[in-house]
Order: sequence, then structure tokens, then C-alpha cells
Amino acid sequence: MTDAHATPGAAGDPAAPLTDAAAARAARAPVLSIRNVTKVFGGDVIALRGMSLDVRQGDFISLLGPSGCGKSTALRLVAGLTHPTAGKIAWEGQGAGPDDGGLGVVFQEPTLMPWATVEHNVWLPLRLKGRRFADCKADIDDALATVGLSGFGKAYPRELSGGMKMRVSIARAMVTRPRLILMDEPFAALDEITRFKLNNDLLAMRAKLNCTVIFVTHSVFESVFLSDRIVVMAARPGRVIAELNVDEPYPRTEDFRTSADYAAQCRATSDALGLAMEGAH
Ligand SMILES: Nc1ncnc2c1ncn2[C@@H]1O[C@H](COP(=O)(O)OP(=O)(O)OP(=O)(O)O)[C@@H](O)[C@H]1O
Repeated sequence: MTDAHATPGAAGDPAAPLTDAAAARAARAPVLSIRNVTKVFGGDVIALRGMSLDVRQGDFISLLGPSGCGKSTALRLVAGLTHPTAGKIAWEGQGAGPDDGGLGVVFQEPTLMPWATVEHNVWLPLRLKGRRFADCKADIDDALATVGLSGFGKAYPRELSGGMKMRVSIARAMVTRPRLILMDEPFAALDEITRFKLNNDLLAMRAKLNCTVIFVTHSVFESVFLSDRIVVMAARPGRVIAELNVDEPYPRTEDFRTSADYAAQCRATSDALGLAMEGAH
């Protein structure tokens, strides 16, 4: 039996007792800590104010909130693409961090090189590390198999559907076997059936790679299906207003998607998001 109701977390009610699942999560090895991070653009746009988050090995964290609440800014800060105005982001352990292969990033657009084949696109992060194609071929084939694209290595992006392009983008992010994958609304542009399928496949890939994911989304349904932690954010200024745990164990299947537990968790998350939207006006 699962407890799929909103449960307290670090940013929710730290004084409340943890569920067994939350206690087990808290015991996992730390990957990254975000401490009181603020990002201000141009002197007066507070994209993010005082964000704190502990990311642990195996977490699947969704950042959920209205447009402009600082979700992408938070991901860019973690990726080292921009730097905090105040506060600190600290990586834990060896082989971590954006500069030493500990990180893979998937953007909303697949951002593939149109002139290169699928396998050459996936090779890119290894190539940037100076690795020869022939030496990486097995890893590239493995990444393509993991995303369900075996046999498409010689195809060009123009020959692929939107969902397949996104799979290539995910294979490219995972080919270095990063500890942490950041995903910025990767499925937002896809139709709902493709999105459900990619949600299922993403969980299978994550289980295979045993990696940690931070996932940005506008979708309550997607965040509840995928995540074990949902960070709800509000805009103006961008900030965290709640953290909810989804204690349903993995693997999650279509049975979960149609269960009363899932519906209850979606309602609780929707309520928290409603408060975030109110705060934005
Ligand atoms: N480079 C920048 N320069 C100035 N302002 C910026 C910059 N990047 C983001 N902002 C502002 O910071 C705020 C947060 O933006 P961010 O893109 O992080 O939000 P978001 O939650 O990801 O939004 P969306 O869901 O629409 O992508 C917004 O007001 C945005 O206009």
C-alpha cells in the first residue's frame, strides 16, 4: 500500500514526522546542495529568491510552477551556466559537477545537429572530451538502445519524429553516464500520447542508469507520475513555496496512473500549485 498523499519535506513542514519512504530518501547519499540561492538579473529582476534544496542519489525531483517562477534559472544555476547572486551550490563527492562529466542536460528543444547522423549527435559530449568515435561506438549504441532507438544510428534528425528527436537528445545526455540529469520541460512540445510513452520510458531509463534527475515541468500530472519529490514554486519573485513527496514506489506503471492514490496526489499538488499561482498575482 502506498501513501500517495502530499507528505512534508524539507521546504514543507520540517517539524512533521517523515514517512518511511521519506526517511529512506533522507538516508541516501547527497549529490548536490543548494543553499539559500538568489539570482537577480539586471539589478531588479529577482528570478529566484532564497532557494534551498538537498538533492540525493536516486531522487527524481520535479520543479513545478507557473511561468516565470525561476525553474529554468534554477536548472541553469545547477548546470553552472549562470552563477548565484547570493547563496551557494555545492556538489558532493568525486566525479560530480558540471565540469567533470557528472552532469547531463536535456533542453525543451532537442537541439540536434541537423547535418550529423543520430550516432554522431550522441557522440558529441564524448567527442568534446577528446574520445574517438570508434572507441565510443559501444557506449553510443547502448545509449540508443536504452532510449529505444537501436537501428537508427545512421539516420538524420530530419528523418525522425519529434518524440524520436527527444529520445536522441536524452541518449546524448546519458551517454557519459552522468550522476545527475537536468531536464528542462523536455516533453512540453509533444502530443499527450507520445508524452505518456516517454514518461514511462524515462523512468525505465533512469532505473537502468541509476541516476538522479531534476525535471522542470508545468504539468501536475507529469510531475506526480515521474517524481518522488515535487518542488512547487511561485513567481514574482521566483521562490519555493512547498515540497511534496510522492511515496509510490518505482517502477510506476499505468496502474498507478489510473489509481485513486495518483488522483489524490494530483489533487494535493494542484492545490499547492493553486497557492503558487495566487502568490504570483
Ligand atoms: N537572462 C535573463 N535576463 C533577465 N531576466 C531573466 C533572464 N533569465 C530569466 N529572467 C527572468 O527571470 C524570471 C524567471 O525566469 P525563468 O525562465 O527561470 O522562469 P521559468 O519558471 O523557467 O519560466 P517558464 O516556465 O516560462 O520557462 C522571469 O521573470 C524571467 O523573465
